[in-house]
Amino acid sequence: MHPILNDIRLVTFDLDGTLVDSVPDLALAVDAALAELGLPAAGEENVRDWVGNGSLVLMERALRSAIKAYGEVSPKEVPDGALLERAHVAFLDHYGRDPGAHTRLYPGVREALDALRNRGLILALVTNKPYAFIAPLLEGLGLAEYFALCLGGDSLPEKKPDPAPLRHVAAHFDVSAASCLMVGDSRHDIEAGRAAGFRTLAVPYGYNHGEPVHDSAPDGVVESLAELV
Ligand SMILES: O=C(O)COP(=O)(O)O
Ligand SMILES: [Mg+2]
Repeated sequence: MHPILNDIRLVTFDLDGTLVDSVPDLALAVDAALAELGLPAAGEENVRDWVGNGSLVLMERALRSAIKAYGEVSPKEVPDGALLERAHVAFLDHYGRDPGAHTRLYPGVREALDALRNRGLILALVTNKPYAFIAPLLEGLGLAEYFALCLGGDSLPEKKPDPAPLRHVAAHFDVSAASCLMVGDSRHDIEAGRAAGFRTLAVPYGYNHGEPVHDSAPDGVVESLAELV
């Protein structure tokens, strides 16, 4: 086992960019929503840098970029609220049709979850993705049975980088923060973990707004979750 697991009783995982590469499906839904509004497609490469703050912020970033491509507003300008609402509803509709169609597990994920579970650790999932999409995705990938608790970006009033979802998980299982580990791909995961008093572990292959996740100073970095076990 990786030394970061010493004295750890509960491991909380991020979902997008950590366990699964979900950008192909997210990008299809973003582009379908933009098309409904008569706006140009964003494409996977852009969407990869926009994931991590939940679906509303994802669509806000997509709208900003699409409108900028038309040269109508400055990129800093927040899109009109009604337009954002329409874009978000369209995104949720398209994404919800089959959120796992092109979404794949990263290498080492299943081995790591198996080994951690066999070791008796409590496993939880904290994503900023809307809660409604978690079960269909996990079930499609055969992962649902691993997690004793899942929280989405809309499960509590606060989402990562706020530590509240992680504190909620630790309190739910009555485990001290010092015995908890947060595993994620973005600075939001590392900041939330640190603020909650968890140990933090980063994977460098996910989505972090185009920045190296090392810059967030996690307690450890692994190239693949297989290194954990
Ligand atoms: O912003 C999202 O929807 C994805 O979030 P996650 O990386 O917290 O799973
Ligand atoms: Mg992530």
